[in-house]
This record gives sequence, C-alpha cells and structure tokens, in this order.
Amino acid sequence: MSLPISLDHVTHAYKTASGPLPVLDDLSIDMPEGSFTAVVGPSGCGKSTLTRLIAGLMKPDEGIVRLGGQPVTGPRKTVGMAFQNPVLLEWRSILQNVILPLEIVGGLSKTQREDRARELLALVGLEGFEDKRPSELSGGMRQRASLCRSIVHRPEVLILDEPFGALDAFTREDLWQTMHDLRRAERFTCVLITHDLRESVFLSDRTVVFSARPARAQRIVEIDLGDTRGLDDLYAPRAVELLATLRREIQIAQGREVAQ
Ligand SMILES: Nc1ncnc2c1ncn2[C@@H]1O[C@H](COP(=O)(O)OP(=O)(O)OP(=O)(O)O)[C@@H](O)[C@H]1O
Repeated sequence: MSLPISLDHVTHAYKTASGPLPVLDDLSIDMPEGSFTAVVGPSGCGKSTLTRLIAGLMKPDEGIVRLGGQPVTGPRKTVGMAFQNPVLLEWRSILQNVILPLEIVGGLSKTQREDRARELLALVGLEGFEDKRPSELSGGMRQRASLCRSIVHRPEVLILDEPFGALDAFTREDLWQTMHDLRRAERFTCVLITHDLRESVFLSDRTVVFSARPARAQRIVEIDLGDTRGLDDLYAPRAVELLATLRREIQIAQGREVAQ
C-alpha cells in the first residue's frame, strides 16, 4: 500500500554557529498516493533536507509533513531510501543484503524473504548474482541491488536521493529504465532528488523546481508523458519541450539571465 505525502507550509532553518540558516521556506506540496515526484534545484538549496523531513529524521521548525494524512513524528520502517552511495554490507551476499529490511520489519518466513528478494533481483537483471559479495559487482549492479533493498519490504514511500548520480551516463540511463519498470511493477509513492533534468523528465509524474535557498516551490511541472516510458521517449518533442521548461526554471532559480 502506498501513501500520499503532503507538506503543509513547511519552513525550516538549521542552527549554525553563525546563526540560523533558513533552508526551506513555506513549502506546500501534495504528492498523491502512488505518484512519482522529482525535486530539482540549485546546489545546496535544501533538497536533501526535504527528504530528511519526509523520512522523519528531522522535524520542521514550522508546518506539518504528513504521510497518509498522519503527521510524521519520527522514522518509520515503511519508508524505503536509496542514496548515491549504495552502502551494501560486504560481509553479506547480494541476496542477504537485499533481505536485510525484511529481517528488520519481520513477519515473513526465511523462504518467503528469500523468494521476495530473488524475485526483485531477477526483475533488475541480477539473477545469478545472488551469492556474490558487493565488491564482486560493478557500480551499476550494486546500485541495482540497492534499489531492490530499498523496496523489498514494500515501502509505502520511497525516497531516492541522487541514487544514479555517481554512475556513468550509459549505466545511469539503464538504471532509469530499471527504476521505471520497478515502479510499474510495485506501486509506491516516490520522491526523487536529482540534478539531472532528463532523469526527472523520464521518471517523474511531476517535477518540482526549488528556488535557491531558502527553497520555495518555484514551479511544479506536470510530466505528461504517459505511464509506460522507454528511453527513446526522451527525444520526443513533448519531452524536449518539458526539458526546456525545466532548464529555464533552473536558470531562474540560479538567478541567471534567461535567453529569450
Ligand atoms: N545539519 C546541518 N546543519 C547545518 N547546516 C546544514 C545541515 N545540513 C545541511 N545544511 C546546509 O543546509 C543547506 C541545504 O542542504 P541540503 O543538503 O538540504 O541541500 P541540497 O539541495 O540537497 O544540496 P545539494 O544539491 O548540494 O545536494 C546547505 O547549505 C547545507 O550546507
């Protein structure tokens, strides 16, 4: 079951030695159940801070973050996360790494846990690699395993903080397709933080452009490219138009002059 996420007038500042550092400014965003929202914006504007608030790792100074209508008061087991660095445990096999969240959440037998992890690994093309150690896999394969681990326990919400950022361009595009296919197979509400506008257009239903810090939702762009996407779709006129819109918005957020 996936849950809607809502941000209701969320404002936050970090306390630093030189005084408060305002990071988020009156953010109100609704992310419907099962939707995929990408967040793009200038470096350091507050994107990761948003993920920490949704994950319940921090509380905002003002406003409310809700999952399924309930205020977030702390971390939840039913939120999945994946980051740029996969942090797989070297002393466990790939299969055992993917199973880890199921061990934490509990409720399934050993066989059920293994079946579920094997099913996901097959879905992302890692069949036959279950017994390998993380260091025996390429960076792209490790990130595939990490994606499986982030959704193995059927999270209500999946938070992706630049999970493809460290990969080479070709591997990254392969992973976009994998992520898209995973998302069609397993419905969860997803928030993706990225610096890559093509990634946001390929994967999301809507992309929120943050302003420079403190971040406001400067523009929300609906990505109306349909539910089933392939990488070639990125070259279709509508995708190119959406990319141009996002690029213009980022330039505005960065305070750069926009060429007409
Ligand atoms: N715990 C903290 N204490 C103080 N300042 C922080 C803390 N965490 C982040 N910051 C600062 O808050 C601002 C926003 O950080 P955040 O990581 O949310 O930005 P971001 O948009 O994800 O950055 P990037 O695009 O570079 O990944 C940055 O200036 C950062 O240095």
